[in-house]
Formats: sequence, structure tokens, C-alpha cells
Amino acid sequence: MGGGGRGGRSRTQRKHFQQSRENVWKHPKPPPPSQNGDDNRTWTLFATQNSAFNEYYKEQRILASEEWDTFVEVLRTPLPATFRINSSSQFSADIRSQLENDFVQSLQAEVVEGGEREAIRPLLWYPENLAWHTIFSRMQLRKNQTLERFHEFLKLENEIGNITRQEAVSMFSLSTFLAMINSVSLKWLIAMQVPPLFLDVHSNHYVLDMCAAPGSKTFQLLDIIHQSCKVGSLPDGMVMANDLDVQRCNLLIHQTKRMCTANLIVTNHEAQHFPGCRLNRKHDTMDSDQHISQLLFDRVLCDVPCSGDGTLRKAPDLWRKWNTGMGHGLHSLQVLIALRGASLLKVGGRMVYSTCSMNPIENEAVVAEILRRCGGSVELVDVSHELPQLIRRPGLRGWKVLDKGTWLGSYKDVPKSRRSVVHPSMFPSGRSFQDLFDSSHNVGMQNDINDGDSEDGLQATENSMTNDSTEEVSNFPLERCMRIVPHDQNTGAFFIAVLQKVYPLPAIQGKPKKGTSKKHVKPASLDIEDKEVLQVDSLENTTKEVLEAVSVADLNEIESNIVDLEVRPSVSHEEWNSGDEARETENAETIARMTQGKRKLQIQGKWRGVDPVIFFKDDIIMNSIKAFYGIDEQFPFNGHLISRNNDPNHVKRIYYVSKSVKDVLELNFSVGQQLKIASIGLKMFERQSSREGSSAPCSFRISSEGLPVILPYITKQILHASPVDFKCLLQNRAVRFADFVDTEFGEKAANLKLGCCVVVLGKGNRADLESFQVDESTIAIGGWKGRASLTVMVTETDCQELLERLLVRLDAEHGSSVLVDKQSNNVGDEGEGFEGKTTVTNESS
Ligand SMILES: C[S@@+](CC[C@H](N)C(=O)[O-])C[C@H]1O[C@@H](n2cnc3c(N)ncnc32)[C@H](O)[C@@H]1O
Repeated sequence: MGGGGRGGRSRTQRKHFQQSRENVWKHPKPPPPSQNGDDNRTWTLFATQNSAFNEYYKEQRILASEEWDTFVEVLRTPLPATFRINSSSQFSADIRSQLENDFVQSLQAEVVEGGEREAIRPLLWYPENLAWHTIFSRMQLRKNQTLERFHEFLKLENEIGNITRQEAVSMFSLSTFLAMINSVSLKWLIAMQVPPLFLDVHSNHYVLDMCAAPGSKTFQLLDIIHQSCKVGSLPDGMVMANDLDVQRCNLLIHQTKRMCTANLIVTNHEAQHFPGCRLNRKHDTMDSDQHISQLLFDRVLCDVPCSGDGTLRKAPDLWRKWNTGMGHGLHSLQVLIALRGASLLKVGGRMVYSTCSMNPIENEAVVAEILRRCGGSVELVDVSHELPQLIRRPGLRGWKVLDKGTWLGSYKDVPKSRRSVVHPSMFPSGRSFQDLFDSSHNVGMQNDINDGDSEDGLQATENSMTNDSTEEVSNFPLERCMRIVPHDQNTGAFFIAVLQKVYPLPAIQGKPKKGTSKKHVKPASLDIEDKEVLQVDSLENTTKEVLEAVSVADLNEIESNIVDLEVRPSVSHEEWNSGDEARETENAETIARMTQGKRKLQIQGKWRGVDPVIFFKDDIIMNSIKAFYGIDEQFPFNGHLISRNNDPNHVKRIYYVSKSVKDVLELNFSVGQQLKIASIGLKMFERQSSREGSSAPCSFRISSEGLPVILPYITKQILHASPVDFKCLLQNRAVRFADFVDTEFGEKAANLKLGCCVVVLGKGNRADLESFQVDESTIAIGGWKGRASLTVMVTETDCQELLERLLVRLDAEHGSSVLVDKQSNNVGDEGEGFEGKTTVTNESS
């Protein structure tokens, strides 16, 4: 099979979906320029001060005191811009080489004196020169001709899915703004997605992204899975991307569509209650070699909801809103999500816990609680040797809790009235009031006491100590956690901890027997799987109890703020009236409306509001498709096709899933459809909707998303075009058979059956074409063979991008003379209705 994410993106259906939320940097709207042309706009400044913030983090000692001023100064400036080349893209090497050999030089001339020295440069710590930093603002890119070419390049490649612009940000205080005008740089982003890099994902891994929307890390995970996948095969692994929020799930689905992957399932659950999907023993004895019996993952990413104060540089209104309650309110949820992640992790698997918050209550305290609750089954990994060029600070071992203006060093200081809000797990020792009370009366008997019950069901800890009566220090090696601070490498702030599961988890609420060590709970004679299940159940019970203890109202309010903050795109004042953005917003709104409308029409599956997931087994349809396109019998269709419609007579789209996704789906059916699946697989066949569709011999066309996967197996309805004719098709979109330069090609096109076809860019002379083999560099597009002409079935953007890539590639190979134009008439009367539009994957649209 031809790769999915590998071997080229599909040529349509890739409209890049942008979030439509409010952009905080745009408030208030600046007044229009004055009549005389002077741009004397006055910028109303955001308050980038918050004394509570200063007091809090100074006291927590996240930095040396002498660094504070630099830290805050950087935090008040906008985040610079970066973009990442998607390594599984067919054109990743071409794009990197274009950056290295063309843009690095051509843009350098535009750097004015006194500014940064390098116009664009690769980020040293990111592997294989795949991540880049640029100093130019969008305004600069638009106004200057040399820069405009670069701007067009970035826009196009981002839309196509060949690069991802990670964060485009611009905030400016007046002084920063003036300084920037003088020094050339209203910068674009950095803050590459680091957490996925520490997951050490391999292409055969099952990866769970627990809180995945809007999907930038999911995209990166899929990119890694597809990266080393050869043409003719799909990766053995898969990504399960989950998010609680339906709207945000839709954003994620649109983001990841650019990846064209058959190895993704998007689900919509509370991460802390993510289903266990475990078969009963009596089922899995049947053919346990063939089928998975429990949904466990090799890698789990817990990029949890957080207060988000590491994103101050792109969300400046957070300066005003920030308060300690934001982190406190999320602590319990973060613990529960991470514990659920640990319980769904395979033994030997790796989990990354990450936040974009600096707060130890959301970070180190959560990690310490995971270690404590998992009783030695989960270890904190020392990753100091991984990504060595990424500057990071060690995690804290000691911190305090600030509640209602009072600093608390230990849970025993927490007034009774506040114990439903301030939890023992927020403190470095994690000790409850009872533990602390007992230990103060039983000096020297600490180990015995630790073996006993604690008031909240947590395992008492032996991994902590108090260094005086009020300040605690954790004995877990929390310095292995990483805090990335803005002034070290001009990023946002974030926190990462890498955990490894070394044994099955103990039953969390089980009472450890006296005298047994809690350091390592080895499976020994215990049944591992049963323990896992016990674990899952007990965690779920705990979830409810602990959640009840949290002020739910607070939590909801905080969460909704956070959702709001995290989703909004960041654009500068300059772009206030930008056409690009207006269009993007419009797109997002249209899609939101479409999705809402759809909900009403939906045929209900097991889950309310979600289309059913059905294995598609209609032999009559499939045989007609196979016969029409001459699809090789080797192509594994059996069990890999999905529809989202209960009524087999009205299936509009047929999706393709990888073997890994198929296995998960089979398990999901066996366990009573526990997974609420929002999106699955790759759209491969779509019912014709053109004027000629009804008279065409095959009622399904190949979707451009699915084309790269099935291409090596197609033997009919396929044409090989010379570079000149291929270019002519891209430029004119519809060409009469008689107008092709290569008359034989025109004849072959005329002899195809009416309907969908595939046009492959040939690589040389006719002899080469006969022995043609699909490989990683093969470029193919969907077409429509009409009565008198051939029409391309790709969007204008895709045509433009392909032309650009072709020019670069062919210029390098043959010199530009190879692409001599032959005048062709733009027929444009037959391909109507084929241009791909990104649509939600639900069937009943
Ligand atoms: C930090 S954002 C995730 C960002 C994402 N990983 C990315 O890279 O694009 C946190 C996400 O958690 C989701 N969320 C909040 N509470 C959740 C819960 N209980 N279960 C699952 N997801 C949740 C929010 O909707 C939000 O999309």
C-alpha cells in the first residue's frame, strides 16, 4: 500500500482548518490610520503585570532570584515564529532543501542592520533540520517582493500539510512594538511541540493521546508513525486521539485530515474515564494470537488541561486573569487523567505528562502523586541525554501551596474548612492530615505507619520527608522532570515528565499488607491482566470520589476558560483586517454550522450524536469497484473497510483502516462498543456526485485522500502523463483529448471508461512508462474522464502547490526547458463538482 501519511498527501480535501475563537491580541481594535497616511495608531496596552503572579512564582523559586527580571521581560514579549516540516510528507526533503539552498540565501539580503543575523534558521535541538525559526512578521512578508515569495511558500505548504506553522504570535507593548519596527522583527513563533519528541514513538506503537485537541501533537505523533513507512505498506501502529470537547474534536479531525492516515481513531471521552476495552477470558481464548484482548498502549501522551500560564506570551489577557485557583482547581483532574493513562499503558511503555503551566501544583505535585499512587510500578525516567540541545530546568523537589492568601507548607496547616479544596497530593509529601499527625507522634516508626491505611485511600508515602515543621521536600527524583522557561531559548513555558511503567499497577485502593515493601509491586504469582482490570475499576471509583471533593463549579469555570484560551489562534494587530484570517474564520464557522446541522440528521449508533461505525461488506459494490479500477487482489480490503451509515443502500463514503485500527475496532465490537468514535480511517471511495456520475460504469470514485494508499494496486483507469501534459492539466484543469502534446496520451485518455481515473506523472520516455513502479517520489492525481476531455479532481491550491514542487524538482533534473507550454483550452465543462472540499467525516451529511 502506498503509505497514507507517507508517499504523498492526497491532492484534495486538505483545506486547512483554523480555529475561529477570539484572538486576544486583537483587543482593543486599533483605530484606522490617519487621513494623511501617517500610521499614528495608538496601541492600548495589555496589563502585563500581575503582582499575585510575581509573588507566587518568586516564592515557589522556579528560578534564581537574579533571573526574575529577564524572565518577566521575555514573558511580556510576543512569541517568535517557527514552522515544522512534516517529515512524512512526500516532499519533506524537497522543502528542506528549498529552505537550505534557496530561502536561507535569498532572504538574508532582506535582513537590515541591527536586526537578527539570520533571516531563517533551523532550530538546533530539533532533529534533522525539520524545525525552523524565522524573524519576519507577516506584514513584512506581504509588503516586500522577495519576502512575499517566502510568505506564499509558507501559506501554501501549511495548507497542503507539508509544513505546520506551530504558532503565529504577535503581541506588542508600545515599547516592544517600536523596538521591533527598528530591529526588523515582529517575530513568529517558537514553542515547537516538544512532548511528542520525548515519547520515543516507533511506527509499530499503539499511542494514546488522551487530551488531544486541537491536535498539533497528534499530527506530530502521526508524522512520526508514518515517517519510516515504505510505499506499499501502512505503519503497524496507530494513534488514538481523544478529547472531551466535541467542537475541539472536530478541529482535531480537520487538522489531522491533512495527514491522510488510515491509522487514526478519534474518540470523545473524559480521559479519566477512558474505556478499558478488555475482553472476558472466555472470548480471548479463541484466537488470542490474532486478536488483541485488551486495549493497552505502548505510548501515552497526557497533555492535560491546565491553567496555561506558560502561554502568557501568546495569550496576554491571562496576565489579568491569572490566579492560583486556576491551577488548584485542575490538580485533581490532572492526577486522575494521568493515573488513567498509566493504567492504560503497557508494562514497559512510556508515558509523557505535560502542561503549558509553570505551576508546581499542576506539575511536580501531579507527577509525585502518580508515582505515589502507582507504588513503584511507574518510574520517572531520566531523559537528560535526550534532545541535549533543548535547554531545560530540573523539576522542583519542594514547593508550597498558596490558599486564600496564606502559604501552606504542609497539609496539616490546611484549615478544616479548606480541606475539600486543598488536597494532600498538592504537597510534596502527599501526606494526609492523619499521616502527618501519626508520624509526629510516632517518630522512628514511620515505615510501619506508612504501611497503614490513609484517610483518603492513597498509599501512604515513604518517599517524602519534612525538613522542618512547615516545608516539605519530596524524595521522588522530581529533578528528572523538565521545566522549559521562556528566557532560555525564546519559547513559551512548559513542563514535561517522562514516565515508564515497569510493573502492572497495584490496585490503587487496595490496602497494602503490613511488612510488604511498596517500592516494587512485582507481579510474581499474580495474574497481571486481572490486576490491570482491578486497577481500572478502582481508579474509576476513585475518580468519582475525588471529583466530588473538588468544587465542581470552580472546575467547570476554569476549564471553560482554559479551553477558550488554548484554542484561539494568535494573530497580530496588523492582521486585524486580514483577508486570510477573515476567510479562515468563515471556514471555521461554516464547518461548525455544518457539524451542528448534521447532528440533527444523524442516524444514531450506539452513542448519541455520533454516526455508527460499521464494517463495510457489500460484495456487489466492492466487486464493481475492484473490476472498474482493476485493483490487484493483493490489496487487503477484507475487514479494512468502514462505513458510517446503518443503511447499506445509502453509503456515500467508504473509509479504509489500517490493520492496527481494524484490530482495535474488532475488539471494540467484542466489548460492546465502549469507544465513542468521532472519526476513523481514511476516506477511500466516494459515491459519484457529478452530472455524468449516474451514467458512469462505477458509482464510486477514488477519494484523493485514499489514492496514495491504493495507487500501487490500480491497473485500470490509470494514465501516465509526460511532464508537459501533466503541467498542462494542472494549469488548465480540464484539457480536451486532442489538445495534449503527447497524442498517444490523448488517445489513451479518450479510450478510458467514462468516470474516475488516475493520472500519474511519468518519469521519462515511453519505455520507462511501461515498466513503471510506484515509489516514494511518484506523483499522482485523481481525474475525471469525460466525453471529450480530461479534468483534474484536485483543488486549485493543490494544483498550485504541485506545480511549484514540479518546477523545483524538474528544474533540478532537466532544466526548465522541459516544461514548455502548449496552448490548451480550458474546457471546464465536465469536471464540475469534483473539487475537493474538506468535510466532516460523518456519513449523513
Ligand atoms: C492542553 S489542551 C491539549 C492540546 C493538544 N494536546 C495539542 O497539542 O493540540 C487540553 C485539552 O484537554 C481537553 N480536556 C479537558 N478536560 C478533559 C478531560 N477530562 N478529558 C479529556 N480531555 C479533556 C480540552 O478540551 C483540551 O482540548
